[in-house]
Amino acid sequence: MKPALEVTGLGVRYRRTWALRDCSLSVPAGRVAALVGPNGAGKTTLMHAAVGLLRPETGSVRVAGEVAFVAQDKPLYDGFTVAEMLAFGRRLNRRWDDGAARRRLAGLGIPLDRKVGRLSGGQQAQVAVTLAVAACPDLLVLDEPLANLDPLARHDVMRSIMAEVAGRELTVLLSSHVVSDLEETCDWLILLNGGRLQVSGDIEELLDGHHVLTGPEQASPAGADAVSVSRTGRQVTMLVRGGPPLDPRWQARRPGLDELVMGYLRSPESGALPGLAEVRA
Ligand SMILES: Nc1ncnc2c1ncn2[C@@H]1O[C@H](COP(=O)(O)OP(=O)(O)OP(=O)(O)O)[C@@H](O)[C@H]1O
Repeated sequence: MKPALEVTGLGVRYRRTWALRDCSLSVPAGRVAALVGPNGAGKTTLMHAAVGLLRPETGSVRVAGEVAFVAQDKPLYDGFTVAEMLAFGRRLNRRWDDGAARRRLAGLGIPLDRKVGRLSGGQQAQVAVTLAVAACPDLLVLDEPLANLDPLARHDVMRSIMAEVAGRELTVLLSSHVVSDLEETCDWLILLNGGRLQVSGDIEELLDGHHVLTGPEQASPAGADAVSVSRTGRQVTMLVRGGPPLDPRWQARRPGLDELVMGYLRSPESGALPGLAEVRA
């Protein structure tokens, strides 16, 4: 199956500063991909390149089908009612499912006659997602859709995105700083750090392919492929690629998504990047 998003050798720079360098990744169709990384890592830049908002300096980006984008600062007009925003979207988009958008808003209890500026942050995020989904995209790109939302609203927005993915063939790329928000929903991880791609792959495979080892301070697990090491008192905790060591002094367990992400962020020179040919649908 053709990937929904294919990025090859992507490099983007703003004047003299490279925001992204040599970035190659591929997201299979139907996946919900989490794009994570510290401030300034290049997440927004990658998204802008994916939706064609900027021209790369090197490499290329290919999207299979139509793409819809919700920018970080939610492109809504405060003085418009929700119904007027729908009318605006209908006029701007070739493919537009007005019925689905109205049903979605009704299901969320968002009144059509309410001015957007009078909606809560969570409702505004839901309207922005509804407008993007109504355009019937093949790839939905969301730049920090959960920013400034309380935990309940974050959960509701993620659940509503999941409902869209379950309903039809849709691929989602969404950025967030809160990894715990992504664990339930996302099945693909893309980690950027300092403009470089560090991790890209299926989340279950990545978690299966790593272990967290805990052991005594002086010991060093023979043959372990360490991603990062941290010390607390007399204990050493390591994130390693591959299976657990045979040495009985080390306790091994499967990492959580947050531990995997933190392990790589702590060690920007490490990477877990399958070759593009290995990406499976
Ligand atoms: N318009 C611009 N002009 C100059 N430099 C820019 C511009 N936009 C981004 N940059 C720089 O490019 C790098 C990547 O920025 P980008 O916004 O893509 O990061 P990000 O991962 O989305 O960050 P955040 O999590 O803070 O939103 C940063 O060093 C940033 O300062």
